[in-house]
Amino acid sequence: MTVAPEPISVAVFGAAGRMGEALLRVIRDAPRARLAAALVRDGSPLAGQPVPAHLLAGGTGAAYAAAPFAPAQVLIDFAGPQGFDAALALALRTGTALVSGSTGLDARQQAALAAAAERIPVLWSANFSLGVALLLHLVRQAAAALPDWDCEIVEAHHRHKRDAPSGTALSLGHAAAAGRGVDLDRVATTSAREGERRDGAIGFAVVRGGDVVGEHTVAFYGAGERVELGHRATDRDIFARGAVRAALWLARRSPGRYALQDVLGG
Ligand SMILES: NC(=O)C1=CN([C@@H]2O[C@H](COP(=O)(O)OP(=O)(O)OC[C@H]3O[C@@H](n4cnc5c(N)ncnc54)[C@H](OP(=O)(O)O)[C@@H]3O)[C@@H](O)[C@H]2O)C=CC1
Ligand SMILES: O=C(O)C1=N[C@H](C(=O)O)C[C@H](O)C1
Repeated sequence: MTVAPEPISVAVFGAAGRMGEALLRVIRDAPRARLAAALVRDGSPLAGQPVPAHLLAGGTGAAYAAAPFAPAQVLIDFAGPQGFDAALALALRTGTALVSGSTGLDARQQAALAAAAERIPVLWSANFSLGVALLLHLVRQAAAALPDWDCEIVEAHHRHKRDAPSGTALSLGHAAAAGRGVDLDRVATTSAREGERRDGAIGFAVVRGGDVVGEHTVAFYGAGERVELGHRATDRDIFARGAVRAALWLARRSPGRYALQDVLGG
């Protein structure tokens, strides 16, 4: 007789947000995962309120909670840059593996994430969809194959998004720069540029409106022709599914810094 393994306990940080809700839905439907805590900010009026029953597996109940939280094997953070410091501190204090999809992190926060990897398993990605994981490879290849073509990255998101350009657009920019063997910080430019386009520049343009889930286009402009590579997300659950898959994988790892590619390839 084979015994099914115990589900992995997962806590969600930023549980009442757009992504938080998608994560609870995905955890509800994942046989290998069990919700350990639905965490909201300290002082949130939601703390202590029941999580809506439709976001929970049948027969289970849970209330939103502020940290400290019941032990979990992995913490998933989608609280954005405003909540990221608290999520990281909580993971470190409790020795919990951390998956983070928070974008718009500043240099200090990125350095803190890197340092945390010496003590806990850490996996951050600007985009947890399978499609964008593939797009990153394609963009790197195209940028290498078309070194003299003008590369422009255009992203569109819903009107509530705070950071710009999106984390995904920046990751795509890094992929294009890596394909050309250059440092993105030296060649990045925005649509607000003045004067003629610089040779070798990688441009970013941003659109915000309505309820767009997430769209990214990377265009390479040559003389008389253009190559466009892109991705359109129409459902936030794709990000949540990728993050939960990464969490189940990360829960069993040693301390260190991991990437979504490690999960998909391993
Ligand atoms: N990597 C990926 O695949 C994806 C990444 N994202 C990123 O995820 C982040 C969140 O996006 P989204 O869900 O749309 O944003 P929301 O604003 O809907 O959700 C963020 C949630 O985090 C909570 N929060 C903020 N600060 C804290 C804190 N200190 N402690 C606990 N909770 C806190 C907010 O609570 P309150 O309302 O009380 O402030 C809110 O409920 C963004 O950075 C976004 O770019 C989004 C989609 C996919
Ligand atoms: O804020 C969002 O919604 C999204 N943010 C991520 C980003 O900044 O790239 C990923 C996705 O595009 C949705």
